[in-house]
Amino acid sequence: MADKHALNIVKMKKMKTDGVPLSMLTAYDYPSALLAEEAGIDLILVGDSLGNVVLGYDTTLPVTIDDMVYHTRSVARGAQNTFIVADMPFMTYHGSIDETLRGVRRLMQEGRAQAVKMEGGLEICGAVSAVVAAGVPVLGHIGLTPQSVNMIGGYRIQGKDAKDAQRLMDEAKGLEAAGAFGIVLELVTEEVAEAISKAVSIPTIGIGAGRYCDGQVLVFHDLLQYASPYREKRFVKTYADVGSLIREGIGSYVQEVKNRSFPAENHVFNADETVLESLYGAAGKGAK
Ligand SMILES: Nc1nc(=O)c2c([nH]1)NC[C@@H]1CN(c3ccc(C(=O)N[C@@H](CCC(=O)O)C(=O)O)cc3)CN21
Ligand SMILES: CC(C)C(=O)C(=O)O
Ligand SMILES: [Mg+2]
Repeated sequence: MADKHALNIVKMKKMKTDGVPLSMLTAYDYPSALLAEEAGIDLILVGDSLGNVVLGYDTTLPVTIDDMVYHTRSVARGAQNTFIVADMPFMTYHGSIDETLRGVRRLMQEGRAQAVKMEGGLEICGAVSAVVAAGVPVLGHIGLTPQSVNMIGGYRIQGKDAKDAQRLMDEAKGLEAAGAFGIVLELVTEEVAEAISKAVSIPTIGIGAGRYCDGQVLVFHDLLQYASPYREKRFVKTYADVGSLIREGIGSYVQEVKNRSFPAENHVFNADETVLESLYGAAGKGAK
């Protein structure tokens, strides 16, 4: 298949140079991946946000490497021609390099991802280098890093004061030096995200990070109003109201079952006369 994984990390860097934005969307299963690919998305992220939008947890912390492998594998079956990045989940890349590489191997080999994403700055640059050295592209992720919510003390905008902005800039440069192929900037002021995007040669992909990133990423359930807890947030734009469509569709089904208008004549399968005779006798159903 000549078209397989048409996008790669070399082309992504060229897209940045050429000023062509990268479109990224999360997906968690076969149908979401299939629809994202059919719609022409550049990259799919199997985000640990699946903890929030698919599994119903309050944070991304309970998501395990097994969860990520299972969902990444489903996504890979739905989007066979799209570049797939899988999130390394909470606490799977902070111990030994061996443990980190074991998780990465599972996401690549069992999950069939083409790259992994890791949250953090200078403290994870060693892990990033080791994964890159193993031949696996790494997407960095700085700014709001939801796996550290208990350290940050909430989901707040990052880079608001000069010191914090400089820290983000240093982290971005550190990740570039460690070999990351791109960096997600989450919930960062537009001005700081713009400065970082200009300062590094690898693409930045923003979520709530303004207009000047090299690409944008959003959560599937957020932009489609698909029962997402975050759909009303400032950084999200609603492109379709799938939740209402599903709710109304199911509501109509319930109603029609209750008032016996479903199934109708055109939905049923009928038996031959001989079957009726054997069930009810020669006189047929009427004689019952
Ligand atoms: N469905 C979903 N979408 C996401 O974007 C997402 C997840 N889940 N789970 C993991 C993280 C958590 N995220 C969040 C969660 C809350 C805010 C939030 O409340 N933001 C405030 C801004 C706060 C401030 O001004 O400092 C907002 O009103 O947008 C933002 C991002 C982003 N990620
Ligand atoms: C919000 C994006 C960047 C993410 O990490 C996720 O969906 O898990
Ligand atoms: Mg994530």
